[in-house]
Amino acid sequence: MRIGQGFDVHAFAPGDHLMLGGERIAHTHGVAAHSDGDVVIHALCDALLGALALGDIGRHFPPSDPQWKDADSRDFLGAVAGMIEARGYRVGNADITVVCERPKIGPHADAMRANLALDLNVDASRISVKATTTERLGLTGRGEGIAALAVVLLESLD
Ligand SMILES: Nc1ccn([C@@H]2O[C@H](COP(=O)(O)O)[C@@H](O)[C@H]2O)c(=O)n1
Ligand SMILES: C[C@@]1(CO)OP(=O)(O)OP(=O)(O)OC[C@H]1O
Repeated sequence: MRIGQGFDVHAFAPGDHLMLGGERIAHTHGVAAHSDGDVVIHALCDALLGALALGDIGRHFPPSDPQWKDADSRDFLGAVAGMIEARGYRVGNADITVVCERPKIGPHADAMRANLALDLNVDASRISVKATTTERLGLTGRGEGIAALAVVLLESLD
């Protein structure tokens, strides 16, 4: 078994929606990002890559590379899923926490779980998406941006 953790933050920017866990969620702002700015998937990819000691998302999909401009973050997750399988592992479980005052994540959590499970080729029961505010404190509390944390366990296929 191997464990990994990931964390990502994106600043809010002018826009009308967020991509979170592959879901398009209408919002008062978008985020500043090179890709679609999906903090849920970015934190999850970093946790998965960390579990395999393969570096981080920026190493595999550099923000300096125009190929990833406005990229669908689910493409990153699919590529990482391939790395996991190629090394003889599968996702045992993943637990993700989204940190923001708004939007409310609860109504979208199951749809995100379904997207992530599909991309990782596991049952949705292995994927958890939950959320917290920071009680109006700090960068997320002031509504300056959105953050996500992920912890994963990989199981050997042997
Ligand atoms: N963006 C968010 C933040 C929170 N939730 C849900 O509300 C519960 C209470 O949040 P606190 O930060 O006040 O503890 C939390 O446990 C989540 O269920 C949410 O859906 N979206
Ligand atoms: C996702 C990538 C893709 O270039 O860029 P961003 O969308 O800016 O996201 P971030 O988490 O800041 O950096 C990781 C990059 O790999």
